[in-house]
This record gives sequence, C-alpha cells and structure tokens, in this order.
Amino acid sequence: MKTFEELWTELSDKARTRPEGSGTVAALDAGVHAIGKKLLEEAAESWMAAEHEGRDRTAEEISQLLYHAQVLMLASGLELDDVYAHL
Ligand SMILES: N=c1c2ncn([C@@H]3O[C@H](COP(=O)(O)OP(=O)(O)OP(=O)(O)O)[C@@H](O)[C@H]3O)c2ncn1[C@@H]1O[C@H](COP(=O)(O)O)[C@@H](O)[C@H]1O
Repeated sequence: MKTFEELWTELSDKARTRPEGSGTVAALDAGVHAIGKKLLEEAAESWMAAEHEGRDRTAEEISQLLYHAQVLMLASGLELDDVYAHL
C-alpha cells in the first residue's frame, strides 16, 4: 500500500531517471493527449464501478484514476503544491 504523496515521489523519480520498462516513462513519452485519453477512460471506469460493481472495484478504478492524474501532472510540469493550492 502507498499514499498519494508516496506514489508522487515514486513517479517523479521514474520521470527523472527513466528506468527501462517503466509504464510511466512510456506514458510520458506518449504525451499529454494520450495521457488525457487514459485519464478519461479511468474516470468512466470509476463511474461505472461506483454505479454497478461495488466498493472494491470502485476503489481499484479510482486508484488508477489517481495514477493517471499524477502522470498528467508530471507531463504538465506541475508539482503537488501547484494542485494543492486549489484545494
Ligand atoms: N498505480 C499504478 C497504476 N495504475 C494504473 N496504471 C496503468 O493503467 C493501466 C490500467 O488500465 P486498465 O485497467 O484499463 O488496463 P488495461 O486496459 O489492460 O491497460 P492498458 O492496455 O491501457 O495498458 C495499467 O495497465 C497501468 O499501465 C498504473 N501503472 C503504474 N502504477 C504504479 O506506478 C508505479 C510506477 O510504475 P512503472 O512506471 O510502470 O514502473 C508503480 O508503483 C505502479 O504500481
């Protein structure tokens, strides 16, 4: 298990060091348009899970939504504080 901040630290490190086989590096290389499509897909899957698939599936889909939101933040050059400033 990891927190939102721990995942951010891990993904920031992957973006900087670009390890072989990282899905995050591949997503960043694919660009903002592809990342945005994935974010929308996970948002829809979260919505469907919440309506029809129960708590566990909803939690799983939302975790993927948060992951792709962080990838979009990285691709956009944002830091956590840039987003937290609006919460
Ligand atoms: N938490 C996640 C995470 N959530 C979602 N995803 C990605 O989102 C996809 C989920 O999409 P779907 O469920 O729709 O599955 P899918 O359609 O089969 O996936 P694709 O065909 O789109 O690849 C997964 O295949 C992953 O590519 C994630 N990829 C990575 N992480 C974590 O990010 C960290 C870094 O990962 P790497 O960069 O791959 O090392 C690790 O701690 C991982 O656990």
